[in-house]
Amino acid sequence: MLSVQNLRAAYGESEVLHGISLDVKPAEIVAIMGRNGMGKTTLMKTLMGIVPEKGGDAWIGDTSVLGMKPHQRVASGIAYVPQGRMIFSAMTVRENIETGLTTTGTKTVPEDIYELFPVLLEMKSRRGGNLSGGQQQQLAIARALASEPKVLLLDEPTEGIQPSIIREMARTLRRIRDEKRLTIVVSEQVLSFALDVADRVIVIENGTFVHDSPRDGIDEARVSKFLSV
Ligand SMILES: Nc1ncnc2c1ncn2[C@@H]1O[C@H](COP(=O)(O)OP(=O)(O)OP(=O)(O)O)[C@@H](O)[C@H]1O
Repeated sequence: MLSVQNLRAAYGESEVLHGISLDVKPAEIVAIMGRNGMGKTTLMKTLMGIVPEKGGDAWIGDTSVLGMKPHQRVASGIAYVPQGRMIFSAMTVRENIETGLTTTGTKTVPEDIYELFPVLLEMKSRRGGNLSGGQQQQLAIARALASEPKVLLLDEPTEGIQPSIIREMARTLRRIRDEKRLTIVVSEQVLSFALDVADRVIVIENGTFVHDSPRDGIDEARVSKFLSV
């Protein structure tokens, strides 16, 4: 469903992604793990067209998104929950979710989004800025789902979130995958969350994938070592 071939990206003269290749199947969840500054956010931003690709290609199903603007990529079926959530603080919960509807042509928030996140239904009329960190993360995911994506990218969704809420988030993401057959790529530094949520774990170091393992049978010690060095 998501196919990335030899993707490269740079900030000015400094290349940060050195030829990333990745295939993620429909309804598969992949966690991309790596320490700060290894290139996780740059990979997501490049897939969304926020950072221009310097080489390579990326496909959503049969569509190459190469050279597309971010909104065209969203229309092609890829959605993004950025690091730090980036919800609109002054807008209500409902209005925040509605900003995700622009590519679908519908005006009202689909019921199933509130079924996944009942707390957002309760808080529909509250301002986004008044929600807790965990609730804001749910809101950011709900907004991304409103564009009816085939592929969902989440950049460090556990950052600044309490452990009990992190476990619930893993359950919710797996439920979304099961119900919507969504392909999910999540960048992470927390190994326990990655092991809870993902079918496959990949480690990125200095803009290159250095380890790729199915969740079952993963060498946890080896992955931890990559994250702690
Ligand atoms: N706007 C930018 N301009 C120049 N260099 C940047 C920019 N954004 C990131 N970088 C550099 O690119 C490299 C990869 O950064 P990136 O943010 O993708 O890492 P990350 O793995 O997501 O880290 P974090 O966990 O801190 O978000 C780092 O060396 C970083 O300093």
